[in-house]
Amino acid sequence: MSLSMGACPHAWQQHHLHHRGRMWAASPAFRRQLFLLRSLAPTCADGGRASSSSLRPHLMYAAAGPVYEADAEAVVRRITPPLDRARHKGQAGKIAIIGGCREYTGAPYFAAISALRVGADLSHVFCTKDAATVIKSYSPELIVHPILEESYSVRDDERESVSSSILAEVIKWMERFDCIVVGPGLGRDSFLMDCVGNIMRHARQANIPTVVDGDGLFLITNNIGLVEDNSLAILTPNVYEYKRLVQKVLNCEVNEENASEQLTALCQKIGGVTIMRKGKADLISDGKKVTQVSTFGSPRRCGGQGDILSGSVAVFSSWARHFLLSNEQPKETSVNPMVLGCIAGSLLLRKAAALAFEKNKRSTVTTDIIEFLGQSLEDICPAGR
Ligand SMILES: NC(=O)C1=CN([C@@H]2O[C@H](COP(=O)(O)OP(=O)(O)OC[C@H]3O[C@@H](n4cnc5c(N)ncnc54)[C@H](O)[C@@H]3O)[C@@H](O)[C@H]2O)[C@@H](O)CC1
Ligand SMILES: Nc1ncnc2c1ncn2[C@@H]1O[C@H](COP(=O)(O)OP(=O)(O)OP(=O)(O)O)[C@@H](O)[C@H]1O
Ligand SMILES: [Mg+2]
Repeated sequence: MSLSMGACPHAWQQHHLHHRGRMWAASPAFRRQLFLLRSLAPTCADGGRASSSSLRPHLMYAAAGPVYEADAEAVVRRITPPLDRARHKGQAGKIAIIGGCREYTGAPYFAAISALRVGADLSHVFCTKDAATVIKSYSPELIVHPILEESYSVRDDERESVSSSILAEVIKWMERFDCIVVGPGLGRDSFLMDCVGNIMRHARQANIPTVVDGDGLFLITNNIGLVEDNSLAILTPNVYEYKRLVQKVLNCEVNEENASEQLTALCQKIGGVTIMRKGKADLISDGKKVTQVSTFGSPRRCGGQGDILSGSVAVFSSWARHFLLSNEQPKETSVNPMVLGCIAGSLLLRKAAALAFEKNKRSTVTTDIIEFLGQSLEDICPAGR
């Protein structure tokens, strides 16, 4: 795919985009996209309340490429499992966060508790020993494993054995998880990074979907092989994390004028991964198409909202995977559950942030937003349906 970033004169660019837009609208890929979004329209799940016009994809030519505004509410309704009395603990999702160190205890907590508040049954945190007691004291709901170590607590001659025992401890649990989130509050200690790299390799071998956020993105930006060609990996970079990824992988600067093309190119260059570029609108791509969620959330940019998002995306992508496995889709639609998970997580966070801001205005903090995750989901997808 050509990157052609900023190289073309303005008039040519306009013509080129218009022409390419028409070609795209007439293409089989576009028709597949329409079919896909229609096939995701709610049926019995919402009692048919959503109007058919609200389910039409809105094709836009923003950022020099076709970007679809996702019908995120329809996606949430479709993939959220009903609260079935026959289900047992664990069936609505088991999530693990790999993160939490001396400096950061909030981030892994926000991600883990958000996973529970969205509807997962069990939420684990694998963190350093220093962080564990603190995280446990925030909430008895979380299962906290104090197993990670930073360089300062490991002698050079112990490194290999400590690293193996950390991996062995995580492996005991790994197969149980529907998704892991690597990075919230992980820190950037070199020994810790090596151990977490091993955990990611194991998760990949075991086919466990992996959301990579925060310091996990720092790790993979310097070791892109950890996610290369992994279709079960979701990267959720913020503005700085995205900049570092683009510089490292595409060897150029972020170009807002070609945002969707650049995002597509980044996905393709890494191969197979889904990327959600966070910002005013969240841009989501798996290298095939670019979808956005731009529902207004809140003007408050307090730290921790990305952590809520990573925990929520972990749950929704697990639900989407399950939904697609149990409802066979026509082959041509090839819906990517990782993309659906990003769309749903983005919408839910934004709705919860809007409600929290309405109540708390300038004093809105991350815990206020977490309080509204339940209501936001309930507004879209009532528990009693
Ligand atoms: N309460 C907590 O424990 C929280 C911990 N967090 C964790 O904190 C760690 C670091 O995440 P950050 O998002 O802060 O990551 P960074 O360390 O990349 O960024 C820190 C801050 O530095 C500034 N910055 C970074 N690069 C810049 C650039 N090129 N130009 C201008 N300013 C720049 C930005 O204000 C940015 O928010 C992660 O592990 C993350 O999960 C955050 O999730 C926030 C909440
Ligand atoms: N300018 C903006 N306007 C509206 N929403 C935004 C804006 N910037 C970010 N968001 C939303 O806030 C959420 C978190 O994104 P953000 O960029 O704050 O992540 P982050 O820096 O990783 O957060 P954290 O502090 O948890 O690490 C995303 O859903 C994103 O869409
Ligand atoms: Mg972050």
